[in-house]
Amino acid sequence: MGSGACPALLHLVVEIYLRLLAERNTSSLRFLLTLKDLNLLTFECTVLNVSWRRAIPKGIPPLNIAQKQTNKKTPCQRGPALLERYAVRRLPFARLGERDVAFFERLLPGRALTAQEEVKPFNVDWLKSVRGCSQLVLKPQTTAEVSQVLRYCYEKNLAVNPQGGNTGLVGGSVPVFDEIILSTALMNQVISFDKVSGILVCQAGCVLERLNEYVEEQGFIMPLDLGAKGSCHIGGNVATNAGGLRLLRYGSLRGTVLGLEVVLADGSVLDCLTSLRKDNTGYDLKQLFIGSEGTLGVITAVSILCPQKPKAVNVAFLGCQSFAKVLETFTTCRAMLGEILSAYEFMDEKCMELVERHLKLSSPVADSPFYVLIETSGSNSSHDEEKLNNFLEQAMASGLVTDGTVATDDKKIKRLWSLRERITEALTHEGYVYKYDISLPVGKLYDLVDDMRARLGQSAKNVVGYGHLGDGNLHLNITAESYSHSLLDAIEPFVYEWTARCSGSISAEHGLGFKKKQFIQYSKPRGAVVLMQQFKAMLDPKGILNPYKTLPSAPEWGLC
Ligand SMILES: O=C(O)CC[C@@H](O)C(=O)O
Ligand SMILES: [Zn+2]
Repeated sequence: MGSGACPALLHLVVEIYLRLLAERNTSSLRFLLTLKDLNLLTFECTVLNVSWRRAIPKGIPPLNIAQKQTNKKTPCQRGPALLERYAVRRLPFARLGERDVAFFERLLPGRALTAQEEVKPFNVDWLKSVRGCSQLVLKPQTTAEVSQVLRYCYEKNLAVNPQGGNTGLVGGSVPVFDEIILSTALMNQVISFDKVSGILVCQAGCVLERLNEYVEEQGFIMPLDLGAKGSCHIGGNVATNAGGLRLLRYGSLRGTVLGLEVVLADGSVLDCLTSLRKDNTGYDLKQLFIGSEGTLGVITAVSILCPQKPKAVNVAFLGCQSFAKVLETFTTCRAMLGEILSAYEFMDEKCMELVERHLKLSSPVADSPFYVLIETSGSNSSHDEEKLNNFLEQAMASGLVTDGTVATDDKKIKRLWSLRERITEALTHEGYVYKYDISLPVGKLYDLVDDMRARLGQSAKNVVGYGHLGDGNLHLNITAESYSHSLLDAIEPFVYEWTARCSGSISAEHGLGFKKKQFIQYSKPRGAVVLMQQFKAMLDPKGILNPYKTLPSAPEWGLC
């Protein structure tokens, strides 16, 4: 053992011992197991049910000591830090037993995964920032199978983590403890497509990009598009009410989803899978499930309205000298492009620097403090090009824009879009990323980035701002070499207080998941949260569906 490792190991031993003592739940067997394999730390500690915040004495480093010792970045080092931060305890669900596994193996032959290597990727989120310790992944193919799984889990009080493409950014799609993972990966069939109305009905596990290709062949497109389209599932998109890059033009899923089929916690099937544009018969129940992040039911099928594939698409990529100019360019382009405007995205110079450095993409325009991506979608290319050119002439002449390029062919359009779409990916190369997805009055969008940058100074590596300016949605991302409590303390609750002062939303499109649920009060009044708790209690009385997510768990929130 190298000389540097001894104090680190000692700290680890002391820390775990103190935690176990604090819990009065000492098990020497578990203790030894934990020490044997540092990578299993998350698993062991979460199973032990430790209330970390209470147990960690000041001055003793948290579990990222494992990182220091192995000098290797593993996802598990971040799990305990989050559990500590949110003081989450395992709820008294049943633990998975051999009989349960045998039941699921009979129900889903070859589709009940228990081998550690097979289960592992389902336990970790895409960002590798949270990790659960589920021992079972179920892959049903039909609604009837989902229903049987949930009926059994409900009866046996087994917690369930519904999972789509696992591309979420708030820790909502992976288990926190040992919840059974219910994956929609094999529910990937198109049920019907009506070429006259453009209404698509499909199973929840269809991958967004595959669906887009499917409807494109028939002259339509999906009403939403996002960077994760190659992996995300439509059911997951609906469950999180994903926004994405086309929202400015086609609106949110709350408008384009026409019907849903949902399996409730007790296994009963709620068939609201209608394909009607208009239906005012009673309450619109599907809205409850859109954006509920799998906490109220498991979405098994979706009916969705697809717009016509535009005949002409253009993309302009422009450089602006200030954020004020980005805003003025937006006002001008809205006025001049009107109905053909389909996206207005922005990014700052730091984002460009990172996509250039890490992804080897090159900027098509001269260095600028801000960049804007404008997309037009219409039915007449010469009409659209004329409008776009008039707008660009005016924007250049009035100094709103200092440099720019326009693309009309598919290949170049994709290249320009990837500069914006792949920022998330570029940021992951920088170390640990603190992510904030904020809705604000559009004029104030970048003030938060400036204020945060000034506040954090040298303690952060990068503070960047980009996002869906046309929707008033900022993605504020902060990076550091590794996760640190003190940096998080400098960011939160400052970022939420700042947002609340402007009557913004602390989650514009990513949901609350595990990481943001404790902050819901910054965007919703107490009465609204209590009503949400009541809906949850009514639809899922045992709380087995995606526990520890979306709704705050502290007792002061009443029902929980
Ligand atoms: O990584 C993020 O913070 C944003 C991801 C996504 O919503 C985007 O718009 O690119
Ligand atoms: Zn986004």
